Amino acid sequence: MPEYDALLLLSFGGPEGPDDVMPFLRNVTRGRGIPDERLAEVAEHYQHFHGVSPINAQNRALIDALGPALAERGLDMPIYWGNRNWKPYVADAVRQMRDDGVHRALVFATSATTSYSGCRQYRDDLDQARRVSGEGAPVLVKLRHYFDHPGFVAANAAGVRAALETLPAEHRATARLVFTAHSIPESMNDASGPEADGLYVKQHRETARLVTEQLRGPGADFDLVWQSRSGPPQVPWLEPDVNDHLRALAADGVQAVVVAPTGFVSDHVEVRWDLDNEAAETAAEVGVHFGRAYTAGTHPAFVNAVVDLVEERVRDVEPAVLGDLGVCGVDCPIGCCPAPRRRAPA
Ligand SMILES: CC1=C(CCC(=O)O)c2cc3nc(cc4[nH]c(cc5[nH]c(cc1n2)c(C)c5CCC(=O)O)c(CCC(=O)O)c4C)C(CCC(=O)O)=C3C
Ligand SMILES: [Fe+2]
Repeated sequence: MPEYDALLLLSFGGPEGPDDVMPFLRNVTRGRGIPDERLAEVAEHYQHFHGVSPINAQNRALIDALGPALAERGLDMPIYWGNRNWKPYVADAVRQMRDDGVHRALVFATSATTSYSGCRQYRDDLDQARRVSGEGAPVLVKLRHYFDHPGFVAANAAGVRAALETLPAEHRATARLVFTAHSIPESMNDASGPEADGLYVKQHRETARLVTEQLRGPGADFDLVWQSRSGPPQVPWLEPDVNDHLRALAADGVQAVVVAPTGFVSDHVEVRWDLDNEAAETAAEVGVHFGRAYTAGTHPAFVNAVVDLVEERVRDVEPAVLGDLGVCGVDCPIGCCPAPRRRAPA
């Protein structure tokens, strides 16, 4: 087994103050053809948090929890942190690792499933960071996806259980379980996975099924819907949107829902704004009781899951997976989960 001398937490990044918001959004959307109106709308979401995305505090908390959890299993190693879209940038982290004499590092990315955004783009970020760091940059080995890791599933199941408790008692056993993940262009989903067969949707459905099974037994009903769509309206993205779905459920007579954003790893802006405000408001409008499940965050089962992922690579340990889809993200073929076609720069 090769030795690893550090762990890099690789994440999306988010602004840390009002002046960071627009430059951050420009970083995220460079060359993507996201309409200006959409950017202005999203900037406004961030201003509700005084321009500070909760994602950075979430990542710091995860790092703080991971240190002792790794040490407890004899896997202590320094933990670095780098983001795609905001400081601390991954390139700066990798340069620091090189300067500190790190030779081989494992990389934990805050994306449970595969897709261009959740896998290939992170791999490209790592390659680019190594390139700009130059001579002596560490070898970087990305850990697999964890949508089907028992600890990720358990942490999300705990979140749904807690959300059910917030509903009036008579609705807890029957509340509809509605799982959400980030909408992506249909073409990006179609191209996702080693077989380019829509693995993004399949993995999210699998997490939702596994969480539902833990709460209500095998075969129990659940819905999987999408949120936080961007991009020009003429490009098809995954549907239905969570808000449309809540309206449809109300029309069908559903009285209570738990919305569980199992497509995200922590309670960041897309969860706290798009669900706790927008979706909650939609539910109120149509008279449906609404509970929102917390994400995996720093739940001990999830922290331990990350340690398991590290252990899989450091020691010869069989990967822990639930369900039918198996391990994803260890031997990604070159060209797996390709970038969408870019618009020509204006
Ligand atoms: C699959 C996926 C994940 C989950 C997996 C992963 O984590 O990767 C994710 C996470 C996140 N997305 C985030 C924020 C944004 N995503 C945007 C835009 C986009 N997301 C996309 C996909 C995903 N996004 C796509 C296809 C676009 C279109 C442009 C493009 O092709 O890139 C935009 C631009 C404006 C807009 O919303 O239109 C913003 C601001 C934040 C940070 C929240 C915070 O700050 O707290 C997080 C964790
Ligand atoms: Fe996003």
